[in-house]
Amino acid sequence: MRLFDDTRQKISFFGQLFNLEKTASVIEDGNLPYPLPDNKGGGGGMHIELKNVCFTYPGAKSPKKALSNVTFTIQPGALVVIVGANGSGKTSFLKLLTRLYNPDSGTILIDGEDIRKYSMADLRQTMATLTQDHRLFPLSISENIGLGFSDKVDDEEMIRDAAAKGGAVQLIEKLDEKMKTILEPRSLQYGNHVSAGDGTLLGKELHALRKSRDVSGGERQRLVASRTFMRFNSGKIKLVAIDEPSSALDPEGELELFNNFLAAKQVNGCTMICVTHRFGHLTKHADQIICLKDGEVVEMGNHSELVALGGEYLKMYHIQARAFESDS
Ligand SMILES: Nc1ncnc2c1ncn2[C@@H]1O[C@H](COP(=O)(O)OP(=O)(O)OP(=O)(O)O)[C@@H](O)[C@H]1O
Repeated sequence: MRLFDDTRQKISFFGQLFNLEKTASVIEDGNLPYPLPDNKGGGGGMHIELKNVCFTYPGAKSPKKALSNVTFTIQPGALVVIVGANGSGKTSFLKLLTRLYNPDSGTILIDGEDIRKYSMADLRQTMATLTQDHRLFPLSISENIGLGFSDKVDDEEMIRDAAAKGGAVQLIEKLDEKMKTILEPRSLQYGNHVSAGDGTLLGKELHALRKSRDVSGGERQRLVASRTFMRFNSGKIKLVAIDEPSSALDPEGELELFNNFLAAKQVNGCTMICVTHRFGHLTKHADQIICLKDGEVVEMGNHSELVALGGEYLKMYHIQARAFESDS
């Protein structure tokens, strides 16, 4: 038995798996198309409004809310940086926005409509996300990047451009088979999906996997970032959401990555939300900084406004700016 007859089938299989990771089964889908035909309030970017949003994880051991009465508005095309200590609710906000969960109470409006009304597939097609989940598949490097926009998985030039923006060119050049290098499945979360039912690896898959390669944590981040850049080619992206993507990158690599995202945002006009602990270089560009503490918004404004407040943000800014300097 062959699991995959051709590359196209393989891409389709892993493409579905790639999208599956974003799907939580308990979330009810909506049927409103997104973007709305009149794109009201949207422009090139997504308009996001949270009104008194409260959220606790299903089955959470602590009664403490992950988000508590969170209210703010993000304008289309804005660059927003979310800051806050560990456990303050930054990632939880992104999980609600990508519809992995529903709020317990309160409302999230996207371009003026309740997020729950929209078709999830439509909504997610307009989002490019880069999270701490650096998932790769036992495919070639080229295919792993191409999955970001699977219609163009054969477009070498587009993939090379995405790899450049994700900072992956050097690591690819190091490999004998460059873009065609098959990634090592044993260390990949979905490696078992290329096994046949009897547990053996067959035919072409086996041959390819014998020649496969693993990559380091930082290299993995660069490849996943390249896949996110590939998504921009769909022309549908209205929101890019980045959640602490650069923990294994050196400061130079991190700065380059953010600059490339900023450049893509500028061309595309999308809204950009960044969650990061190392935000010194980002906040000067930010239209809005949202400072969370224990699930609540404690401060909001641009960098100079929050510095002038002399509160929570300023305290964190000094701490992490020092850490960032000592890294470099
Ligand atoms: N899957 C989960 N189940 C139960 N509780 C969770 C889960 N994920 C997060 N929490 C809790 O929700 C709260 C907010 O967590 P969240 O991950 O949003 O914080 P964060 O600001 O992103 O933190 P970090 O900076 O450490 O990534 C924390 O109290 C956390 O312990």
